[in-house]
Amino acid sequence: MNKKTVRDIDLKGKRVFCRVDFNVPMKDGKVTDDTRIRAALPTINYLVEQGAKVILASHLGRPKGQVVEELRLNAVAERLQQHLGKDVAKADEAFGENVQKQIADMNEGDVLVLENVRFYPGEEKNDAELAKSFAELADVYVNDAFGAAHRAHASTEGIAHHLPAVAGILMEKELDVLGKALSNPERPFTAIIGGAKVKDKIGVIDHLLDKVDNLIIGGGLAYTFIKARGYEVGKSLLEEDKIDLAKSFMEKAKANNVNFYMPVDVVVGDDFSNDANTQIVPIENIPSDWEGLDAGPKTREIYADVIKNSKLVIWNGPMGVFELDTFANGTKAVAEALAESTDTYSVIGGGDSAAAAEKFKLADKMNHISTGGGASLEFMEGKELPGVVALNDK
Ligand SMILES: Nc1ncnc2c1ncn2[C@@H]1O[C@H](COP(=O)(O)OP(=O)(O)OP(=O)(O)O)[C@@H](O)[C@H]1O
Ligand SMILES: O=C(O)[C@H](O)COP(=O)(O)O
Repeated sequence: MNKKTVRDIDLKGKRVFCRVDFNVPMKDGKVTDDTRIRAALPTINYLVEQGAKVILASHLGRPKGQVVEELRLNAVAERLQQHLGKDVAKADEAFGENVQKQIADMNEGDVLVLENVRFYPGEEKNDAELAKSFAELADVYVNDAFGAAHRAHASTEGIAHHLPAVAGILMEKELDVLGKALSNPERPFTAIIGGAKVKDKIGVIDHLLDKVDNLIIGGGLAYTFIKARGYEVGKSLLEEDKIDLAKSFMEKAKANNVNFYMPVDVVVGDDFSNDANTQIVPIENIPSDWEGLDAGPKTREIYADVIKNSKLVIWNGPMGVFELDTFANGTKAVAEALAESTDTYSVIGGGDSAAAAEKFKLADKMNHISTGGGASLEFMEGKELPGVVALNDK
């Protein structure tokens, strides 16, 4: 990585504004998945060990520039305190006089969590005044929020122009793993792209077709490809306006010598529920009033084989409606093949695929699970992430 990191800068006694991505799932005021909090611990512990005064900033949810009580960061700060095993203070605002006072009282190694930065309308507008107000709290800026690095916001981008700005340890790791995969991959290199819609994956499919040896398509978006092959898809998800694009992707795969895999059979249901009646059908015979909701057994076998013969696999998006057990087998087969294949370096591109790996209790068998959903997708599209660009070069 060509950006400076926390290891390249003196932190002793410094006030460090550290942007983290604590945008975690919550229910009834409790954190239901603390993966992102745990992922930030190496940086936070490092800052503490170096004797910094650690000021943590994050967004939570999308409060749209207003105070939303349920989106305060108190529960997050409590969970962080449990993991750190030391006191974590919490501010009720994210800048200003009161916060300044709290920071003035901090000792080296103390940790303070600021309030949700998206309570202020200037955050998402990357307002220069707000960025300055954040910068006034600190001597150094650390960005460890890979998950929010695709956003050019005041706390992810604007602030970096006012302070020495370096990457955190999680940020560095994410960029190293994903960057190496795209620039210097071990081969055979396979991308598995699933999820709901072609529309969300156009950029990533297009970019990866220039990089990979194998492209596997699954999930809801596969039906637009099946239609593009000339088959009917019944009530399955279909994006009529993306059929030509799907055709062009298949042509690009051929032109680039990329082995292109799409389902050969699917599991169809008569209802979007666990109690649905199901049938396994070849893609040539999807019945008109049924909906394709998972990959079929032949498809699973083919996909597992490709995975096991790959040295590197990037996976983004489930192969079916994995939230419903009845339609989870395709996604499970992919996760299992990745887990079993110790010779394959597995990179999970965040979001639903990460949730699926957790659901099947295979997350610890994956080599790298990105903490970024949108951010990892944009990175894999070949886009520059504003939160990274703004950091100081080495
Ligand atoms: N055949 C299908 N029919 C309908 N929905 C499907 C099908 N296959 C997968 N899905 C749904 O697609 C959703 C995931 O799609 P999405 O595009 O959001 O994936 P993702 O890229 O992993 O998400 P994220 O944006 O969180 O990274 C899941 O909720 C899943 O149930
Ligand atoms: O959950 C995420 O992907 C990041 O925290 C970014 O959140 P956002 O999509 O609300 O900007």
